[in-house]
Amino acid sequence: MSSTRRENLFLIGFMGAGKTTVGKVLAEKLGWCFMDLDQVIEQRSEKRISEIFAEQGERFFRDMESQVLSEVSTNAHTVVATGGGVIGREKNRHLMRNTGIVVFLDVPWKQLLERIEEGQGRPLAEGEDAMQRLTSLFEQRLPLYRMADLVIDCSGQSPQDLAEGIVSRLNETKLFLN
Ligand SMILES: Nc1ncnc2c1ncn2[C@@H]1O[C@H](COP(=O)(O)OP(=O)(O)OP(=O)(O)O)[C@@H](O)[C@H]1O
Ligand SMILES: O=C(O)C1=C[C@@H](O)[C@@H](O)[C@H](O)C1
Ligand SMILES: [Mg+2]
Repeated sequence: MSSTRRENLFLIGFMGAGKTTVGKVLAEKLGWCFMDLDQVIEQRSEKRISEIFAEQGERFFRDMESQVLSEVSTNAHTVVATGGGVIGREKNRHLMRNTGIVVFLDVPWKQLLERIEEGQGRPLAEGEDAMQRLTSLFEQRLPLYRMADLVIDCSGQSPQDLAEGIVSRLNETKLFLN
C-alpha cells in the first residue's frame, strides 16, 4: 500500500525507552500492524544487530536502517518501533514526519541506564567506554528526539498506561487525518 499521508505512527527514543514493548500494545489497541525496524533488519540479514556492527560496521547498519525505514514508510496504519539511532539522519527524520506521526518516549536517564544494564545485544552499550559513549549519544540525540510531534513523559507508567495515553493524546490533538 502506498501513501504520502501521515498514516503511520513512529515511536522514537533512546535504547531501552520501551519502543518495542509499548509499540506492540499500542498497535493492538489501534488495531494496526506492528513493525520493529531492528527486528526487520535482523530477519533480513539473518544476523543479530551486534554481529552486523562487528562484521560490517555501523555505517552499513545505518544504511540498512534507512532502507528498511523507507520501505516501512510506504505502509499505512502501522506502528513502527524504530531503533534508538534512527533520528541521526535528517532524511530519516523527514521521512517519518512526512509519512506518520512521530512519538518520543521520554524516559529518565537513570531508568534508561538501568534497563540498558539489564538487557543485552545493544552494541553501542558494550565495551569499556560504554558509559561515556551512551552519555554523549544521549546528549546529542535529546534535541532530535524532542522534535517529535508528541513527547510522552513515561516516568512511572506501564506500557498499557502509555499506550492508552498516546491514543488519548492523538485524539485530543487530532493529528491523524482519518
Ligand atoms: N513502561 C515500561 N515500564 C516498565 N518497563 C518497561 C516499560 N517499557 C519497557 N520496559 C522494559 O524495558 C526494557 C526495554 O524495553 P524495549 O526493548 O521495549 O526498549 P526499546 O526502546 O525497544 O529499546 P531498543 O532501542 O534497544 O530497541 C524491557 O525489558 C521492557 O520490558
Ligand atoms: O541507539 C542506537 O543507536 C541503537 C539502538 C538499537 O535500537 C539498535 O538499532 C542498534 O543497537 C543501535
Ligand atoms: Mg526495540
